[in-house]
Amino acid sequence: MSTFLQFLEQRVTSISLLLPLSFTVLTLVVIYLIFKRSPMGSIDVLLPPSPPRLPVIGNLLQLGMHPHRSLRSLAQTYGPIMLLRFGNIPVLIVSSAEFAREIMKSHDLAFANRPKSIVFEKLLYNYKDVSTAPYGEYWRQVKSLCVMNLLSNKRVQSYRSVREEEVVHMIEKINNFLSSSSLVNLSQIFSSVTNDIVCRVAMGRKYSGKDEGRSFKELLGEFVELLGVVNVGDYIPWLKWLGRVSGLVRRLEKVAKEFDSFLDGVVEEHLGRDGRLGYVQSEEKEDFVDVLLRIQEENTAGFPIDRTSVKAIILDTFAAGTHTTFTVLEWAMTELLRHPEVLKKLQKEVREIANGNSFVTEDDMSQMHYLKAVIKETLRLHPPIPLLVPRESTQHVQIKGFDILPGTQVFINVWAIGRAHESWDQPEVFRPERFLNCAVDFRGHDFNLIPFGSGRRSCPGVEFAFSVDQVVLANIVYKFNWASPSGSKGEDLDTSESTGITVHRKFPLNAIATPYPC
Ligand code: HEM
Repeated sequence: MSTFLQFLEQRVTSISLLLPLSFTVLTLVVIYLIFKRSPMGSIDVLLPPSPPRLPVIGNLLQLGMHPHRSLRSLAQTYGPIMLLRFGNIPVLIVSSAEFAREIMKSHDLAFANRPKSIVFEKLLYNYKDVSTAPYGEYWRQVKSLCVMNLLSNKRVQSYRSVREEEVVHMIEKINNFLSSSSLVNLSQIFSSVTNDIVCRVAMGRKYSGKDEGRSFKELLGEFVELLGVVNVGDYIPWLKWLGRVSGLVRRLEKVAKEFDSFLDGVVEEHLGRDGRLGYVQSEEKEDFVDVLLRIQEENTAGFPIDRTSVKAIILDTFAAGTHTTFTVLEWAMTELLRHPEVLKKLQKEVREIANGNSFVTEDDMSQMHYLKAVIKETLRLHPPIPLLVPRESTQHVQIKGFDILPGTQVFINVWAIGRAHESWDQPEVFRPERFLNCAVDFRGHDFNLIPFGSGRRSCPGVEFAFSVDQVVLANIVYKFNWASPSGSKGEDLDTSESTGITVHRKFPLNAIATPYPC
């Protein structure tokens, strides 16, 4: 009996020891679960829905080769606001006009920063350009310099003769091709004309030859390709070393150095022998480098602008301005070849208005409503930067009940927004008519169509790009009739997309041209 009592006593003692232990473990588990769900440590935090993710890399593998497409598919399951993880970084994916407005209008200030990346750091003078500069005083000053002095409507107008001269040159080039073959590589034509216009406007002359080592075009090509590289080390800090081992950092440093010495040469060319502006010309004739050097010399920027800032701003016009503008032309002609009835209607408008002149002038274009509709429709279906340039939150923000924590990267899927059934009738169909007698515009106020972004960080180059795209497209359809390469029907034309931050055609666009007598 006593043995039994002793046994019972022992059990009770061990149970009485176990109970508080179990309770403590249970409490810790509950606290862990709560904290796991809420990185802020508060039970009130409600994060947007998230797809399942892998340890360490998170959702990175779900991006695939064409992230705008994969992310739209994910959004169809998880909704228009999703929280993903790229490695350690929380990433918000926005896929509706309604949530885009929340980010870029209602809470624009909280999302006005840009994330850091080794690619931007190395290629863009340690974030001294406009597009990647962190939100703050320096960014405010260089952005306003761009908006007021380089890309204002007045300044864009002042480059009209450059655009028109280069368009005439483009037509001559096509006519020269046609003497040996009727097949024209339109991708090459568009890339050259936009590049030449940007070079003349930004640096005063074209850099198409091999006079400065390897050609500027080759250098620019590698630069743009590197801008689109996703570096795993930006998302998983302990894998930063991969950037060095893979040779990426070495390549970035090499291209940055080459571009830097090229831009130094450009600046020197603009300076006189005593280091001051060598020649005075009227403000209307100034290129971007002239403007920046004049502002630097007169000290009128309101902040000291050094040579690195001048070079970084010039570099931005190439990083942000050339491929984007050229991409619109490539996709517009792709869609026109796929839809010959739209091409015919556009030609009818352009030919009636230009009325036998040797080329379409910018004065003619004010009446070309169908031309504008074609460009809008192209920007809706093929926004050149489908996920916009990433932003980063600096504050804790609540959006329609969801908590977005500081340090969250944000991608706005404008490609998905442009194809949303909620906003567009038959969204997958290329139909410029939808924009006739319709006030929807792409300048950042209609969130159904935001290929240039919106808010503080929106694109300052809209008018510049639109003026180039309009005059090039109007003239190319005015001066020539176009057909898909022999044997292929328009609708069969390949539309594969490239990879990278700017999405252009994967393969060059070739088409058959016949001169139109005008
Ligand atoms: C069709 C042509 C173009 C498209 C589709 C385009 C698109 C964009 C987009 C989506 C952004 C980011 C917007 C945001 O974060 O909300 C941007 C920013 C920017 N773009 Fe453009 N762009 C084009 C042409 C140009 C041109 C021609 C220039 C200059 C010559 C330019 C200069 C810039 C700059 C400097 C920024 C950075 C603004 C900032 O961060 O504050 N872009 N662009």
